[in-house]
Amino acid sequence: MRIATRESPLAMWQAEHVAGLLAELTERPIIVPMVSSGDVDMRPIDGKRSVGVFTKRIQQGLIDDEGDVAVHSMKDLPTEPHPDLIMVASPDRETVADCLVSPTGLKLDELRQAARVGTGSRRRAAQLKRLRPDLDVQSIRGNVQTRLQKMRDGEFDAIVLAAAGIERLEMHDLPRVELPLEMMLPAPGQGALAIEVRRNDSWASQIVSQINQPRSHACTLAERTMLADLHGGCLAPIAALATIDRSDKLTLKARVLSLDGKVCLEQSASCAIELDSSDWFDSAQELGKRVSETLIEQGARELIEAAR
Ligand SMILES: NCc1[nH]cc(CCC(=O)O)c1CC(=O)O
Repeated sequence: MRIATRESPLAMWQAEHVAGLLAELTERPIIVPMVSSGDVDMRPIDGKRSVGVFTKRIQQGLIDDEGDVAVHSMKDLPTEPHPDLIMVASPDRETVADCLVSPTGLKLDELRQAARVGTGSRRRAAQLKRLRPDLDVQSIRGNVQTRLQKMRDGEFDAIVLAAAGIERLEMHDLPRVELPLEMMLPAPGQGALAIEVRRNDSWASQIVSQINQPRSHACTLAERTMLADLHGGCLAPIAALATIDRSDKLTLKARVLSLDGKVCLEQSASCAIELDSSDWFDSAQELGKRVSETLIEQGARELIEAAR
């Protein structure tokens, strides 16, 4: 079984992690690294050009039969499914939070007045501005290593990175503080993986679906259904996090912001979820829909449109 992945260190870690999970189920999975446009294009993100920058090349690799399994970071995968591929698994989810990374590990309120903070994400930029309107938030691109180098070179006082990436890359010494979820709600799918196979490949589908974790899948499905209903894509300032508590209650919390962070719509809703019956899929989707509908009533579409 050939696992197609980007060749950045984070993507390679993720592919190796999935290879480890699959090794119990199939003979010797092998990893096929590919270069994606998201790794080489350093222009700031914008509308259409940026949709699927990290995932398209890998998906094409499956279509062209260069690999059988595509491993993506869930948050990089567009909500619009590829017609010839199917997402069959979302294994265990890592830490969902974002981290503020700076040379001395400062907290957000310790950054100097008008400090320059790098992030490519409008969701992060808007939430930073909401809390610290004085900050000079600037676009930064490239993989985790490239971004860190730019900060070390003095281009930025701090950058924001997903804790999941830092942990996977085992950068334990990196000076950082976790941003509380209340301050910085993550991107839909953050910290989770999405695994696709060719729609007509029942061999791969049968094997890979065994590493699915309904808990991770249900939470990310609720988040992504909400995102898809808002037509937000991966670029709009939209944040969401779903969790399942011990009494099997699924709760989805979501935010839509203006780019400057001055407007912040927030909604949350819950439903019961039965992970060992097949109903969880519908329950998670319905919850996502419900939250998106209330956000739309509050004016989310207009906010998203204005952020384009
Ligand atoms: N957009 C790039 C990307 N895609 C997934 C991760 C980290 C892992 C994750 O969030 O699941 C990152 C880097 C980051 O946001 O810091």
